[in-house]
This record gives sequence, C-alpha cells and structure tokens, in this order.
Amino acid sequence: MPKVLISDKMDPLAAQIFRNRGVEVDEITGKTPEELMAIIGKYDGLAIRSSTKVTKEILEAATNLKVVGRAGIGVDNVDIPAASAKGVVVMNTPFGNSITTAEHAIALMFALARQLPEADASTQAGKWEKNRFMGVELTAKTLGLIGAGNIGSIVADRALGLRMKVVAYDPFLTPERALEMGVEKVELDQLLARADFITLHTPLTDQTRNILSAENLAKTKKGVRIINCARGGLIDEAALKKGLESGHVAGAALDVFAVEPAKEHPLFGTPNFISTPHLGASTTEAQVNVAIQIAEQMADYLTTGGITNALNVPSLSAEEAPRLKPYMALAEKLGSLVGQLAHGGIARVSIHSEGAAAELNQKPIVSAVLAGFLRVHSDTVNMVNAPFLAKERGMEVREIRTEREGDYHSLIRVSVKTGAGERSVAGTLFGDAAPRLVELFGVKVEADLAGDMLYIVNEDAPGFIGRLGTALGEAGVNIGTFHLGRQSAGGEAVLLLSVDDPVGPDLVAAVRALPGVKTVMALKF
Ligand SMILES: NC(=O)C1=CN([C@@H]2O[C@H](COP(=O)(O)OP(=O)(O)OC[C@H]3O[C@@H](n4cnc5c(N)ncnc54)[C@H](O)[C@@H]3O)[C@@H](O)[C@H]2O)C=CC1
Ligand SMILES: O=C(O)CCC(=O)C(=O)O
Repeated sequence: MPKVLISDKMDPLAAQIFRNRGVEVDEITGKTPEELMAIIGKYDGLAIRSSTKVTKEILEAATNLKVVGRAGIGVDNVDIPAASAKGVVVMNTPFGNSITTAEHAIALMFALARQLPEADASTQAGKWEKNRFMGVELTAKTLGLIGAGNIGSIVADRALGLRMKVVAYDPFLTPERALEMGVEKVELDQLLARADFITLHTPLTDQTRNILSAENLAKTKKGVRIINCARGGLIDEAALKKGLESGHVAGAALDVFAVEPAKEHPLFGTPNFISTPHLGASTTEAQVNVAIQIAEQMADYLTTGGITNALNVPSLSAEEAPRLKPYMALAEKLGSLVGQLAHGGIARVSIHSEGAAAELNQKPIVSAVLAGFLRVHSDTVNMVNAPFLAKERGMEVREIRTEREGDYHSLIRVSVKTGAGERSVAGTLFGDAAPRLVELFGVKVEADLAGDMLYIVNEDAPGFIGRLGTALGEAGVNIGTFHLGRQSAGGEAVLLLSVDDPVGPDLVAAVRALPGVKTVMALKF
C-alpha cells in the first residue's frame, strides 16, 4: 500500500481521501529539514503547502518518493529540476485557491485605501481619531496589474466591478485576451507611470524577481499604493521602505515576504504599511478545494498512474491511464531491448506509433521507451526523469504517428541511430493487453520479452539448434520458449530464447564458440 506524508497543515479531508483511496497517510507537521530527511525515506508521496521546502537534500534522502503534491499554486519551495532528475513527479492545484487569493488582494487594496488596520487599532485604543484617517476612493482609479493569469484576471474582474480602470503588464497576455478581460495591455513603464494601485500576480522567476526594484519604484506615480499577494522576492523590500518613509509610496500591503516566516522585518512599524502572514490562500473554501484536489491527484498517481497538473511530466488522466498502461509496458520493453542490443553512442531515438497506438497520448509512450532504454545503464531511471536524462545526454528524440493500420491493429516501432547506422524493433499488443515483439532488426520474430533471454544471430544451417540445446543443457540452463526468425533460408537467423536461469558470461562464450554463431547476448526484462 503506498504511503504519503502530509508535512504542512492541511484540511483533514486530504487525509480522509488518501485513506479512502487505499493510501496510508501520516500527518507530521512542523519538522525541521533534518527531521524530515530522517523520515522521508519510507514515503511514496509528500503532500505540502508552502512551509515545507523540498530541497535537493530532502529529495536525495527520499529514496522511495514518487510524487510531491503542492496543495496550492506556487511551487518555488520545490526544487523541480532536482525532483525531475530523481524521477519524482511534482504536481500542484492551479485553480483551487485563485478566487480566495484574488479576494485577499482586493481586501488589502481596500485596507490601504481606507487605512483600516490603523483606524481599527486607534479606535480600539480609545482615540476616536476621525480626522486622522482620510481615505481615497477606488472608483475611477487606475489599477496596475503585473501578471494577468488566473489570479490576476479575477482581480481585474473584481476591480472592474468597482469601476476602476485596469492596465495590465504581462508579456504573455494576448491583445485578444486583454480585450476579453476588459483591461488595457501596457508595457511595464507605462503601468508604473499610470497606476494609482499596483498589484502583483506573477510567479517568482528570474524574470520577475525584483520586478518592483528601487529603479522601478522610482518610476511609479507619487502616492501609489502597492499590494503583493504573490511572492516576496518580487519587490525590493528595502526600497519599498524608503518609498513609504519618503511618502512617495502612500501605502503598501504585503502578504508575502522575501524570507518567510517573517517574524521580524524592517518594514514592520513603517507608516502606511500593512502585512498579513501569507494568508492569500487561507479561507475554508480554498483549503478544502486544494486539499481535496491534491489528495485525489496524488492518490490517482500512486494507485493508477494517472497524472494531473504535473509540472515536470505530461498529464495522463485516470481514464487514459488504464488504456495506455499496456502500450507503455510494450514501449518500455522495446526501449529496453534496443538499449541492450545497441552499441555505441545513440544520436537519435525515433518512436513511431501506428494504428490504435497512434490515437493515444504519445508523451507517456515516448517517456516509457526512453525509460526502458536508459534503465539499461542506470536503475534510477523512470518515466519522469527519462526525457530529462535523454536531453542531458544529447539524444534527439523523434515522435511519429501513422493513424492507419498496417499488418497489425497497433504497432510501436523504436529505431535508434548510432554511428553504425539505424536499426529498429517493433512490437504490438495481443488481445489489447499482452506486449509482443514482432520484428527485430528487420527480421520477423514473435516473442514475449520477459525474464532472462538469450539473443543469438547465426548462419541458418542444419544441426545448429541441436548443438545450442546441448550447450545450454550442459550448463544446466532450461529453455522456456524458443522464437526463431530469418530473412531467407540459409541466410541469417535470429533466435530469441527465454531461459529459466540467468545466462552467465561462460555460457555466452560457449554459445559464441558454436559453429556459425555471429552474435550472442544475454538479455534481461
Ligand atoms: N499569497 C498566497 O497565498 C498565494 C500566492 N500565489 C502566487 O500567485 C502567483 C500567481 O498565481 P496564478 O495567477 O494562479 O498564476 P498564473 O500562472 O495563472 O499567472 C501568472 C501570470 O504571470 C505572468 N508572468 C510571467 N512572467 C511575467 C513577467 N516577467 N512579467 C509579468 N507577468 C508575467 C504569466 O504570463 C501569467 O499570466 C503564483 O505564482 C503564486 O506564487 C498563489 C496562490 C496563493
Ligand atoms: O498554502 C498556502 O497557504 C499558500 C498558498 C500559496 O502561496 C500558493 O498556492 O502559491
């Protein structure tokens, strides 16, 4: 039974769903990285929010880990390249908390406009400072939206409802989408110069880090108010403090900080500064949404192989997974076969699907071929890290589909190009479920690729099979199945034998010494 660790506070529905889906679950929150490293080895899945940092070191210690599930959107607390290299799927819930986070940004905008936290503190302190708290209206003001994705577009919608004008800076926003959203697409400098309020809704990337730098803050309109419910590193916090102190920035509300938890911060106590402790996603509704979604997604992956909302591997729905599974098994076996037989550097791998196989999602099939192929040299390869490793090794990967059927209802052909030329193997599914090899380097041969096998190329001549049987018998190796293919009588013959015991180097040498033998290799599936 797969085992999942929930390491950040999550709605109890997550644990309940895991259990209902046959996944064992432990909820252990508040661990230090060292404590987490000590226990992570026994888990297949790790469910997190933003507190747990899934570093390279944690991933190194996570010897059984297959999936990291982020109950939320931002995955900057997960080292995705390290997870991919280890073959760990990273998934998130891209929509479950968007409305809630957008509402928090709007709440902070109102709080800034009317100085609500200060007014509340003053009133409860018995001061009744009616003249101190003069606010501004939002109506007719310009809201500058940096990042117009899921959350940004909900913020824009709510702001338009408040009769604000919305200008948006997002390099990936198309003019059509801007029109549909009712916002004006602008360049960053225009936004900085025009906005009365600026709200940030981008992920933290190398391009967005410090997007509100000292230089850009200096370009903003005097009296601007800034809201950040996205990620801390987007604003130069020291420059923001200077802006607030000089009065250039009339107010700032941060839900997120460059370093969290921010229990002490130079901005604390600065006039017109409001903060919340990364509460953007903290509503009952959002937490129920993300807990249900992440538990369902992780349970799907661990129990059926279905992949939804993964950031480092193509999606594979729970409906698709059962249909694809036998094809993936076939693809992996074919990849393994060419991986074991091919010699020298591989410049290119081509995966050609025909008939029924061509109608399916090709990405998992391609990943399975590469996993089978690369696993010959490393047993830490899986479907997730195989494409990544193939790229790292400079292998070109080609994907070809032909929807019409050839001799078979479905066929997957794997060709590899080495310095010695291009060679291919092909296989099909018998009864839509059983993977079978049907062609090996141009020779028709039908075999089930399983267990220990012996691959022999020999001159097709009488008496060979008897001599081979004797050699194997003398070595105490029992033949399970025997598959023979040849291009023409008296030409070259290909033999694939499944044997009940592993074939050692001595036996390989003995078979190689038989008259007419050209190639012998022990294979394992
Ligand atoms: N405070 C909180 O609790 C929460 C914070 N978040 C944060 O909000 C961020 C945004 O979430 P979503 O809207 O769902 O993401 P999204 O991926 O739907 O939208 C992000 C937008 O940023 C844009 N973008 C990327 N690079 C940009 C750049 N250099 N300049 C301007 N725009 C750029 C993208 O084109 C995209 O439209 C997340 O990455 C996450 O970090 C999300 C949920 C809760
Ligand atoms: O889980 C949380 O409270 C934070 C949510 C968040 O930052 C995100 O979803 O990106």
